Amino acid sequence: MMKNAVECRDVVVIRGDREVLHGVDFDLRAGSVTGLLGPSGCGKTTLIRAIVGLQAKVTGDVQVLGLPAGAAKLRGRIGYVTQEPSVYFDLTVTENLRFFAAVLGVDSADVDRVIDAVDLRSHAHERVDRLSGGQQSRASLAAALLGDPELLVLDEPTVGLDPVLRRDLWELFHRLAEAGATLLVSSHVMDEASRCDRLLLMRDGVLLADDSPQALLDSAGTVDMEQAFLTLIDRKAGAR
Ligand SMILES: Nc1ncnc2c1ncn2[C@@H]1O[C@H](COP(=O)(O)OP(=O)(O)OP(=O)(O)O)[C@@H](O)[C@H]1O
Repeated sequence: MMKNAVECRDVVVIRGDREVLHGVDFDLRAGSVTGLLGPSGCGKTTLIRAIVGLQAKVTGDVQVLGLPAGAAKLRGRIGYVTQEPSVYFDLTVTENLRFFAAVLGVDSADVDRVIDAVDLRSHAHERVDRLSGGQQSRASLAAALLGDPELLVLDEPTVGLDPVLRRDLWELFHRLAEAGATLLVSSHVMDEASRCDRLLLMRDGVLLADDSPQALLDSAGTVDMEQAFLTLIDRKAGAR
């Protein structure tokens, strides 16, 4: 197995007429769950789009599973869940997943596995437009799990979910990582940070930190991730 699933070197992205990522460097270790945290607008989605190969005007180097980001051979090896539901609203959960399985060339038996993985068994035959927001985002996640992708990139997957579902989803993320997948999970909720193996803290298009949750707390001298983030910001400002 390769050591790093993703390697980013000096990644710069221009959106509109502004530079929104200013030279980002990091690796994602294969088989780990990494949190990408930072305030709204700091560039999380832009970085995610660069990794999955959807972002224009990217310079620097983004290697994914040993290939340049966006390479045709990466299709089917990456699962990407956006903040918007990516399933058809006029189909049931099962119909959606059968359709995506056929498109991906995945055995339809996998549909049952992913429905159970996201805990949608009792809604499997309901139309997506009749589901709650949290159920719709879990249906999108189920579609991304089809075929067991090696890299899963999830943009705010726990927004709008109750604490029990959030806990269950984080347990699922770790089970997937133990089975060998690499996960990058963005969030602006700092209390989700402690659930990650590793954290990337971002602000204004720059990575402030790339470390384990405990190492970040230790270096900031606090037990509260929100406070650790603020301490890091103050230190950077002081270092300027
Ligand atoms: N289509 C676009 N054209 C120009 N600028 C954009 C576009 N989309 C986003 N931006 C800008 O790029 C910057 C980074 O946005 P991005 O969506 O990556 O942030 P984010 O951290 O994912 O935010 P959120 O947590 O709110 O989703 C923001 O300043 C935003 O205004």
